[in-house]
Amino acid sequence: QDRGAAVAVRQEVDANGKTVARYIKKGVRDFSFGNTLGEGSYSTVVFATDRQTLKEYAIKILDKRHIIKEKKVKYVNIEKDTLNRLTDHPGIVRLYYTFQDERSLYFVLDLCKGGELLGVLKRMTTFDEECTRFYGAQILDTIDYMHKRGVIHRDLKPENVLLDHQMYVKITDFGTAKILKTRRPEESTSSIPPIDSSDLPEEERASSFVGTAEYVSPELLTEKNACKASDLWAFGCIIYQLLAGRPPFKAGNEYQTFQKIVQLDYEFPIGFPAVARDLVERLLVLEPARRLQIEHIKNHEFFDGISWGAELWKQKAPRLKAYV
Ligand SMILES: C[C@@H](Nc1nc2c(c3cc(-c4cn[nH]c4)ccc13)C(=O)N=C/C2=C\CC1CC1)C(C)(C)C
Repeated sequence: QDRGAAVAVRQEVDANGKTVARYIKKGVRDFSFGNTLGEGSYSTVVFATDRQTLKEYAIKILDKRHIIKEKKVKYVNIEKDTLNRLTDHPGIVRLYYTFQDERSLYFVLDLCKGGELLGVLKRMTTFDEECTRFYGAQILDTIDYMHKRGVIHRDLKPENVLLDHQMYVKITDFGTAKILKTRRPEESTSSIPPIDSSDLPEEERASSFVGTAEYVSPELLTEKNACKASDLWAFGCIIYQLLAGRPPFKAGNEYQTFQKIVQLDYEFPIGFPAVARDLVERLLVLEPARRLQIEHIKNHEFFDGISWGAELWKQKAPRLKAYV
């Protein structure tokens, strides 16, 4: 029986008249399922409505046999642990409950009616600077939150950036995330700047190959190690792609794409905005420790006008316009 958090409590009177709390777990029968929203490699995400509250959710359904056969149990647990750890930020897809039946595992999550950022970008071909600035800022604010909680995403890409009903960013797909070991307690005071994992000893850095070819960082290809700066490499690729309409490193096959990455072989299309170009050039740096860190990115001229923090998640999302 899945020991996921009990989600409701009902007062009941037991045999000898004592009032007891009865913990109720949600199950498949509590939801009515609708269309498939997306297909992952080991999962299907389906629209669902809670029969009691009529609230709408996305439910990720994983076939247990398939996961065991494909040895993906580790990834399922990493995703659940990561989502349970990243619970109070608007830019992270929220996990409400988990339950299972004999065949499947179910993750009940935020419904993101805007779908995948990649789909929106394809329909627009490109984003203009204002849209790139807004979506870049929400993505960066969310990466900052993840990193401060010791989580590296490791597979950031436009497909994993979803949009909710307000067209706000919701980052998802944490199956390949890495949870860094928590720091020794005496170093947890805020006076000491957060350790960037790139200056941690080898064994404290993430160490297993993941990622999608076009967004994989050079250090993952050469040393098999991802660090927080790897997410900022992917961030640089996303900023480039929003304005250019294509990722900076793309070749005929994965191997050729990897070659372009380790050789830093990419160029900017004519007309690519100069300030954005400066930012991308400071992110797509082969040496992780020399890549811009989050505080510097926030202060970069490209993000002039962005008020970081709560305001960023209150203002209206800009109307989507293409960069012409
Ligand atoms: C990237 C992902 N695609 C999607 N994942 C999620 C969606 C989602 C929604 C639409 C959509 C909504 N309206 N129209 C399209 C299209 C694709 C979606 C959602 O609403 N809530 C949570 C999701 C995922 C959370 C889970 C990973 C923890 C893949 C392709 C892997 C299934």
